[in-house]
Amino acid sequence: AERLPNVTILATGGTIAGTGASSTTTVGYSAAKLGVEKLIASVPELQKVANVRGEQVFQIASENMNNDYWLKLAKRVNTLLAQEDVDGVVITHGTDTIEETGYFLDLVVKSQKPVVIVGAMRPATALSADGPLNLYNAVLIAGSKEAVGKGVLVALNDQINAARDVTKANTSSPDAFRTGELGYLGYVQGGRVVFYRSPIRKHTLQSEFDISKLESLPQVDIVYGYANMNRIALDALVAAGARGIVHAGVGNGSLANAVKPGLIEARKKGVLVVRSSRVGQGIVARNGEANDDELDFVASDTLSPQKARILLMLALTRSSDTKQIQDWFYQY
Ligand SMILES: NC(=O)C[C@H](N)C(=O)O
Repeated sequence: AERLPNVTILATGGTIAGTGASSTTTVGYSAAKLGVEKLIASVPELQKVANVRGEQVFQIASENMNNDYWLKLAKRVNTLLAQEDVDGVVITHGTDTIEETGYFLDLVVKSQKPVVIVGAMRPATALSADGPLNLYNAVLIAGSKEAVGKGVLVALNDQINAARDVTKANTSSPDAFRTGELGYLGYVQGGRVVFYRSPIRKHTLQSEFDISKLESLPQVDIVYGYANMNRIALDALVAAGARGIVHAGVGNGSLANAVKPGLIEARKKGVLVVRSSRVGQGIVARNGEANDDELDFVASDTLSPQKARILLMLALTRSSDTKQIQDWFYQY
């Protein structure tokens, strides 16, 4: 018989580890309460499909995710995946920022082995809690040959998504995650892990970003576009020392006349400016709504503002050249 895969579950908190006052509490519960051993014990079926080990890396609601937690988590994932006795890693995580942690890891994990991030929309104490089956499916994916080399995966509700492209698209439904027009990579159904496509943007082993020697990441912030927008927040962020600004513009990354001079001034001070869009689908075109060549700005391609922020932080650890950084936005 084939041996069971060795899967390490790294727990970080979130609603999957949340508890509520009663079985009908699906809002107003407390996230990040149950430890990793409790999560594993709640799904005895795991023992039949993998040799699972658990580690509590930290215990937070994922709205509190930050760069320091990311560096700690990524280093731990890389250490584990370098071990011969680890076949894959599952990370339990809050859903609010699961897509950001996923993309960060997609850019800095140095292994082909599966990394699957999983969460839940309902706390562990709720009727029809989605965490246990989501965790079971995540362990199946992490132990599968099919998931090798696919980059970091975000898996909930039987759907498998590429970390680069997925976004939370519903505040509370268990069917909360969407990759939009680019589509899911696959499904888990009845214990079968099935893929239909593979991400082709650079990730994990092909990535040139390396956090192994980093203790911090450069400050990059986001300004959000809307009618009647002003430059107050932008100026405050630049004054506070931002090295990069992601502009989450309306439409195809358009810049309001009230804001554009602020971005130009920021760039002249050395701040890297990335034009992204609040729309959520489609490419932000270079030299479209703004002349990026002239302004020395970068266009975000299809990355959402929160994902563009991550790539820009990592890019700034290696370069401050706009052309190089634009190239990376086309490659990752
Ligand atoms: N469903 C969840 O996990 C939401 C929670 N606020 C978190 O991200 O930790």
